[in-house]
Amino acid sequence: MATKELKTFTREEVAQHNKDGDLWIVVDAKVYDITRFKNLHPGGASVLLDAEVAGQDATEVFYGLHRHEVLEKPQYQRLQIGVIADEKSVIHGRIVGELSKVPYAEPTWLSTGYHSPFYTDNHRAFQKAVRKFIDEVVTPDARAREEDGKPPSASVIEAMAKVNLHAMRMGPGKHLKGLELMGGIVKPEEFDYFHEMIITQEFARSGCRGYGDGLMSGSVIGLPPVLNFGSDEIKAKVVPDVLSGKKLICLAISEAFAGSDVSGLRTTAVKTEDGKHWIINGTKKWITNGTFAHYFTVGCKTEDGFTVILVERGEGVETKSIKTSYSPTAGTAYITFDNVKVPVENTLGGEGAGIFVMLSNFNHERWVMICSSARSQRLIVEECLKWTSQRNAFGKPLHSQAVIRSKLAAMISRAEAVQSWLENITYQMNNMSYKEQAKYLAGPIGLLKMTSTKYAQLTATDAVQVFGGRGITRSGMGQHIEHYHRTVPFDAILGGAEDVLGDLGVRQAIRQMPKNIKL
Ligand code: HEM
Repeated sequence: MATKELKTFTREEVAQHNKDGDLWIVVDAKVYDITRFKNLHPGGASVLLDAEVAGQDATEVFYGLHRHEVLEKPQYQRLQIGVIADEKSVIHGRIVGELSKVPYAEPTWLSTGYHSPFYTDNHRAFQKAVRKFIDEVVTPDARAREEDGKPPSASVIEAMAKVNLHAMRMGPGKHLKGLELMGGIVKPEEFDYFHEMIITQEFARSGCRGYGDGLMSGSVIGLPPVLNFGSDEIKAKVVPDVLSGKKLICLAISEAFAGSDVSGLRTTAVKTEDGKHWIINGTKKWITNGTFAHYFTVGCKTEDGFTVILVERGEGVETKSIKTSYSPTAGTAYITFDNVKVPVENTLGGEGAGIFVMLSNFNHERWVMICSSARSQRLIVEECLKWTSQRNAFGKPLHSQAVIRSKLAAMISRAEAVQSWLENITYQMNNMSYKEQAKYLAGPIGLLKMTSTKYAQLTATDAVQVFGGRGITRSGMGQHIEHYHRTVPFDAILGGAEDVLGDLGVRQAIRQMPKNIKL
């Protein structure tokens, strides 16, 4: 409201404006003239002419029906004509870059009064910078693109490249050498898995699931095989362009015919007679970022078994959008490869070594998914705590009902349990070699991913019950709940179905059972 001079009124003055042609209300010590807006009000005019609303303080009834951000929209901000004398507005929504003061809305390491053995001052400074960046640059675009279904804006991808966020999302490693990370807050050699977790969790806090995937998550899973198994020439060609956001890559493994069962895949790669090229034929399905990717890391059936090959978009490659339960902004694709000719130098990890190439990134990929799942469910806890405090039912705040508190207890406990286990595993990752991680962490990561996504779905269901009809409504108070409930199954199938991951954890434990210990 900086441009408009605000007048000061008494409550008695406001009360005079209580009729059809002259209608004011007070919300949080701010005076709104809604005379003309009344007829445009999405909730109708009659509710505004109610004797308890017209000319009155409507703060409580307003917050029982609207999110705070309604009043922050320019078209509604304009309705404010003044403030109540000697009173101050106290209510605010999310403040850009700030930590939330709602209990359990932040992990304990970011909550006032708590301590953590895992995070340093550098992690804290880094988190602050990442949150500010995401609140200012990413979230507004995320909300808009989630609605219109277009890919994330080029300006966001460029802004991320400037602070090297694309590179950091690949995790710690040699690819960070010489880069200025987040304006120099963290040195490349000091960047660890907690820094990476911070990035993933801050992105998840935007609450836009499809956009989150659209924002180059294909690269997070599609680039590591190139980074780790590509020839120097391939790396020089592909990696800088992807890390600078100029080109996009995606991982193309699953098919309509088979997903986890790699032996059932039907896309074939056959060598030309001179042995210089692969000819690839087949289809891929549910490929995140596929509709706009420039490169595809493709799992193929070859003479020697399963081989991963880098394919550049070109002749014979067609992608089309698949309508899923989340926004097309993710670029989820059905891909057809028809006689696509690719140089054999594009083979990643050698012929027949595809399984090893894929397995090599599974732990990291699943761990990223857990980071995101843990943070997304915490956002739902925050939404539910706010809603049950500001919504009255039976004359009292919703949280006065024991059944509601019981649901909150379960949601909070799940979010806290998952984050604590995740931090433990992350600490192990920071202190283990790649080989040790593969040996000790595949099982626990599988078990935690299963737990996190099971919990997430329970929390989504509970949240819908707490929000009632609003939990299934795309706009208004329950918009994040509706979105979460609709999109949460994605988390449960990415990186392996829940039961497969749980089973992996148990099989690994059984393999390590000592033979000489009995009951
Ligand atoms: C400056 C004041 C107000 C503005 C700008 C405003 C704006 C809106 C908007 C944008 C919606 C659509 C839903 C949403 O996005 O949340 C809405 C819905 C609604 N509003 Fe208001 N409103 C105002 C005041 C009030 C007041 C004082 C009442 C009191 C009864 C009220 C009652 C409703 C109702 C009943 C709905 C429908 C809610 C639903 O479908 O869940 N509004 N309002």
